[in-house]
Amino acid sequence: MHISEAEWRIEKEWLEKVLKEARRQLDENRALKERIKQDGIETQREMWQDIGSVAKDNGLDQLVDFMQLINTMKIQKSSHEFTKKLEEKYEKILLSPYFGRMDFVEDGEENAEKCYIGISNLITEDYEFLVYDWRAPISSMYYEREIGDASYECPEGTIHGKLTLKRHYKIYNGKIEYMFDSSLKIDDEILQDILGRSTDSKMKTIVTTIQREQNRVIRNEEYKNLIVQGPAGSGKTSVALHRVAYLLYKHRDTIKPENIVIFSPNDIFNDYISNVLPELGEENMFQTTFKEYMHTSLGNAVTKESYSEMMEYILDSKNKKTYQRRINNIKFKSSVEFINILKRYVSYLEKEYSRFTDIIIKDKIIIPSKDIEELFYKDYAQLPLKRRLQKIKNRILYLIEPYEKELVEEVSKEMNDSDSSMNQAENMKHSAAVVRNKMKDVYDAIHQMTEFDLIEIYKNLFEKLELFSEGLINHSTEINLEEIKKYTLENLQAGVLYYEDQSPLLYLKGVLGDLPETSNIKYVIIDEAQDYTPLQYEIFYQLFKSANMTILGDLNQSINPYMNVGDYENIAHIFPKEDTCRIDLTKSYRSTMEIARFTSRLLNKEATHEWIERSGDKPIIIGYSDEEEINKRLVEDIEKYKEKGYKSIGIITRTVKEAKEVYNFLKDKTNVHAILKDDDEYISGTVVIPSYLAKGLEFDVALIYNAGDEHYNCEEERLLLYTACTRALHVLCIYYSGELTPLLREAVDMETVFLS
Ligand SMILES: Nc1ncnc2c1ncn2[C@@H]1O[C@H](COP(=O)(O)OP(=O)(O)OP(=O)(O)O)[C@@H](O)[C@H]1O
Repeated sequence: MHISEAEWRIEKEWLEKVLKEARRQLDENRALKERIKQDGIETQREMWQDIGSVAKDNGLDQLVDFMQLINTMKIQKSSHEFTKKLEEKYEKILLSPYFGRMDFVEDGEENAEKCYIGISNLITEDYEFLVYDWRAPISSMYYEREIGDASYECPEGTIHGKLTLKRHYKIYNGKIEYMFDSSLKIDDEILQDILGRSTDSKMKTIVTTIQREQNRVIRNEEYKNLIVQGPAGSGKTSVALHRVAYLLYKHRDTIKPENIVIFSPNDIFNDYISNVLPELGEENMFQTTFKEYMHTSLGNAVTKESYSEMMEYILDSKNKKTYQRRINNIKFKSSVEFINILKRYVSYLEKEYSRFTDIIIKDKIIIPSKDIEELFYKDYAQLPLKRRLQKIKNRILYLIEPYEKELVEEVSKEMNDSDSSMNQAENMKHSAAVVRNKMKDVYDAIHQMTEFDLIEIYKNLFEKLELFSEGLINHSTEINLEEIKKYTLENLQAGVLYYEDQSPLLYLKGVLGDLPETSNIKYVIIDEAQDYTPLQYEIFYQLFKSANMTILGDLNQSINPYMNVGDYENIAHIFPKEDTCRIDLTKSYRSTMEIARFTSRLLNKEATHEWIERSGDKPIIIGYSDEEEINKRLVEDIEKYKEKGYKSIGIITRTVKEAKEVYNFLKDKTNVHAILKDDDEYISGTVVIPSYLAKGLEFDVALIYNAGDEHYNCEEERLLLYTACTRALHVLCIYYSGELTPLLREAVDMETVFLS
């Protein structure tokens, strides 16, 4: 809708007013910051003076003065931090104070209130809201409502009224670049503008163009758990991070960044998303990966296979003799049946734990085994195994203490009688050592009874696997229990801990009560949720029972064919219906229409989602006789796309091995980096990266390296290829040698440029 000159003038005047107020507050804040700094220097000076006069005789008084000074310094430090943060906020406001406006006439009022919406609130001393934070209750209408009747929820209840105007702005460096009105949703024009740009940086905020369905996820607090399913590029990660910002704003008195944890697929991704919250004026929540948590919790006693090592094995060892054995093992350990086996085993351990022996000192039974059993099965029965054993140990130590003391006295007396040259202290020390030695068998017995070795416990499960799997495994399936048992025991014996064995171990550690408390965590965000197994969800639940969970994933992007959630139904028992809301995002924003249509055909099933109407080049598929030809073409294409102005180019290979080869070829010919490990940092520009590490990331140009039938040669890898192709924003180019993988045949049509 056209905006008149008069209206432009009014808008410019308003912007001036807002900027003037922001400048005033910034100056005021700077002055305050300076004052706090000076006060801090003064406190430090006072402290040094006092230290100069430290004297023994001043006693407690001087200590009290010191403590007071230290407290004052602490307060000054945090006030200084606070003013620094405010300064950053005002500086941001001065560049772009708001991006939207809506005029709202509340029922019963005559005039509309002009509500300007920006990254943060700007409120005058007279309590006039010049700008509303995008997370304020009233701002929800900006994302949710159209012109006409509208309402929003706030602590006082539901406020009804009418929206009479919705306006969008682009303000850059304190100047309005453009503005326009739209009566409906946030206009596709702005989205087109934002999405059409080239990107060379980490993930950005989407606050100016959050869509209605996304807003519903961001602000949803009705349910304890949210499961969000959305296609590639539908904004799941963006939504997750904006939700964190929303929660930090809404519950700022009770929720701090350290009360929220996000589980990301790897450290590259963690790095990639790390700018979003700071751009929104918030500190980052605790970012981790399941692998990191698992590896820290399991300790360093055994060598653990990493996730990438397992992926490389799955993708690159098909010709090995042991391949099928290993795959069966992975499948079995990721199955729902195996969870039930583990559960049976845990209840067996709790009921049948029979290691208790009498505690005997000097041929006398001090604590009979039946008393210890009673502690275990009755007194401490409600506690998890590890805690029970710890309590029993403490109890035994307490009960044997008098006997030990008596023994020490006896020995001490004997020594006194035989050697009078020793002084009392030496005598006691020596006697204690003698008794400790005499009691070695007792301590060994206590240790035997009360310590458990997790690996031994896990081995024990496989030694008696038939016992716990009875009736749970459908024997007509391909699972050969005897084979699994043999394979697992062989590997554990050899000190090999495969990735698929680590989650079961962690699960056992957790249920047996040997994991630290995480009760300070109030919200858990699980991104790329499709790639966790049902057992890993059991572990999440164990760890964060009382926390609110937001689980975001895309079942079509399960990069590991054997280790994934399968279906959200598989975790329905963990997240019961009454506590859980499932939301489906239906629109994809990342790729051009041509790429989105191509990738949805690659899925080989009817597309259930839409994509943004943004047009670009057709996807290109180019065939060569061998990889050397592909490499040469890659060099040319990288230069070509760089010249066209694309800033991020991802050369996506199937495996790390392939990525290394391609990188070695390219590195002397063009400016290129490689991301090869899951704990690498995110690098922008031109990068070579294996498919499974590229998940979650995006590139202006995605160049898929060798989709020949010898590479992507089985149906199980369809979703991996899909995930790789969906990384493209503007250009998708697929190279292959020999024959094209059959997985792509359905995807090729008139809209694809096919060169062979
Ligand atoms: N409302 C929006 N406005 C502007 N850009 C958006 C919006 N929603 C998503 N995007 C953009 O779409 C791209 C994909 O977003 P994001 O990575 O969050 O999606 P995703 O669903 O997590 O993707 P994937 O599952 O493929 O990893 C990003 O560039 C993001 O900025």
